[in-house]
Amino acid sequence: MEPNIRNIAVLTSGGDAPGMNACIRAVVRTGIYHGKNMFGVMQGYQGLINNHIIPMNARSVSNILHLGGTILKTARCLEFKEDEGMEKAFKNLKEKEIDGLIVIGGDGTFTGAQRFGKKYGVNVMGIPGTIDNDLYGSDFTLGYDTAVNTIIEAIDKIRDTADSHDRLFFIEVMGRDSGCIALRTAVASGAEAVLLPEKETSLKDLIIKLKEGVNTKKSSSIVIVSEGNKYGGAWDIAKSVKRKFNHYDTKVTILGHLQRGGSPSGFDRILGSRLGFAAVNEMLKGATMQMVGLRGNEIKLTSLDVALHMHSYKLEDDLLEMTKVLSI
Ligand SMILES: Nc1ncnc2c1ncn2[C@@H]1O[C@H](COP(=O)(O)OP(=O)(O)O)[C@@H](O)[C@H]1O
Ligand SMILES: O=P(O)(O)OC[C@H]1O[C@](O)(COP(=O)(O)O)[C@@H](O)[C@@H]1O
Ligand SMILES: [Mg+2]
Repeated sequence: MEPNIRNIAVLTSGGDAPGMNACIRAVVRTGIYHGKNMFGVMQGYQGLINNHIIPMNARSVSNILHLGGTILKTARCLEFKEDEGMEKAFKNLKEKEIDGLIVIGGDGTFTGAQRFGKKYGVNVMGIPGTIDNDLYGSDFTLGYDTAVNTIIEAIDKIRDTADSHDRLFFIEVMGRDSGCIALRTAVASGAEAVLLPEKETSLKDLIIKLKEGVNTKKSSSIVIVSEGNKYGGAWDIAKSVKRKFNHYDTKVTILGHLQRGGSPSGFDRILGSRLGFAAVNEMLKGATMQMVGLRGNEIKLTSLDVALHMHSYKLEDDLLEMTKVLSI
């Protein structure tokens, strides 16, 4: 039986990701199309606790499709992890008679949504929004494609100067404990090596690879280091390599938060629109505690629980193999 949902709130939480605005727009307009009252929660779970919940209409989301960041703002809210914080959040939702909550965010956001939904029986739907691509059940998370493109553009620029000076660059990219960003950007920028949190690459192997480059007359080398790499960040790796292998002038670049900003790619605008549209439609059909995701160009549902606990299988094996072969 379809639930009688009348009032739906949407929030963005955790790290912002390009495409979140396209998604907010889709959620709000799809809800309004179905005759629902729509609300935006400011600053993720912090806004639920602080009762910063605003009514939204079709015009509240005009001209945002192309904007990076999130008009609803976002936060890392520790208070929501505590029972008292959740209780406050529930009271505020209840007072406004909000019976559906759509959260756009990553693994942390989904963990919170799952606990909240279970505890208070609120209908909850998750939309995967994080540049990290660390959720199972969606081939791509919102913002990942834009971030990968932004990083490739930055590395291309570094390659120009690396090549001109015959230098070795260690470039650190984001991804917390997920190497998806590092792997894709390594393939697309022709990096000589990539260090991932999920796979062990010994320093010895890395040095052998770089030596081969010198022997075969490579003028520059680029090593992508994922921030979650077990041997440390780009600075640590650079230091250890330099100690044992001093054939290159070595430099380090930490790309940092520029990776998260910028106008969403066409892919992320479409993905955000599709996921937002689907989340509302599925919620109105009775789905709850589910994530909407893209699998093989189809929108599919995955329970929040499964989405959270299986992401380590996402690295594409062929890409891994390719980074080694195509950089000889
Ligand atoms: N165990 C938890 N219980 C309740 N809320 C949580 C939990 N883990 C994370 N959250 C909430 O989700 C927010 C976003 O999580 P975070 O890990 O920062 O980003 P992301 O959702 O992008 O992975 C946190 O700031 C917190 O409010
Ligand atoms: O902006 P902050 O709070 O320093 O967080 C940095 C982290 O956020 C991210 O950019 C995105 O991660 P989340 O989606 O989990 O928020 C990670 O890649 C990075 O480790
Ligand atoms: Mg996360």
